[in-house]
Amino acid sequence: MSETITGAELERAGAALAAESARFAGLGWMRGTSGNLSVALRSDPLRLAVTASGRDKGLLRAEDVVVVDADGAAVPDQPRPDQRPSAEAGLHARIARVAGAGAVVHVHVLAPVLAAERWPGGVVLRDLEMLKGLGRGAHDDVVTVPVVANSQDMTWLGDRFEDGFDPATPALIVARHGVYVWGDDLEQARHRAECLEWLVSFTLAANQAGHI
Ligand SMILES: CSCCC(=O)C(=O)COP(=O)(O)O
Ligand SMILES: [Zn+2]
Repeated sequence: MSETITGAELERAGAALAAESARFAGLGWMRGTSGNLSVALRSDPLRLAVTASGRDKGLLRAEDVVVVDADGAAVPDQPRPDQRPSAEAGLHARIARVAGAGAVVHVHVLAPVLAAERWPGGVVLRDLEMLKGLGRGAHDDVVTVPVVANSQDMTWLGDRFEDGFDPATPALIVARHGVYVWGDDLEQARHRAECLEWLVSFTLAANQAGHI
């Protein structure tokens, strides 16, 4: 595939990011201007299409997208040079690089952030059918979703992500902030995010009720 990213290709990626963002916003997982999404356009050198910073993610248009490099920095000659990439593009790029993800979604959904308060060393999920939605066994796997402290420094956050990275667990909770979930493409990343939210909500509620 050519190294050059065409305008049409970027518009397609932007339209897909806008559609997914609207869907997450409809779930209440991108309140205010929170959350950001990315999709890989090239692997070598890495290029991601990432949502523009500071926008209402429920109202994105196909052009509200920025191409970033392996460090999450905007590459030259953007169609919309007035737009900044997501402030968290650096972590998207690190996840894409380390996990080989084709798409990364970051949402400010409550349950994982609450769970990180309860279990700051990692949120353990076990014996639940929905684990299959993360590509894991329903009964045989004990899945620990890593928790890292929040930071505005994406390099530091990326280092903490790499420290706890398990290729079999496609999610990372950032305490007092939100969750990152990834997959081969946007649809898989969304399915995983939805399953993770269910799993964590169940685990928190069951723990509060004294069942686990
Ligand atoms: C009120 S949201 C604060 C920033 C944030 O955490 C986020 O997810 C959105 O940042 P972006 O730069 O992608 O708009
Ligand atoms: Zn965020």
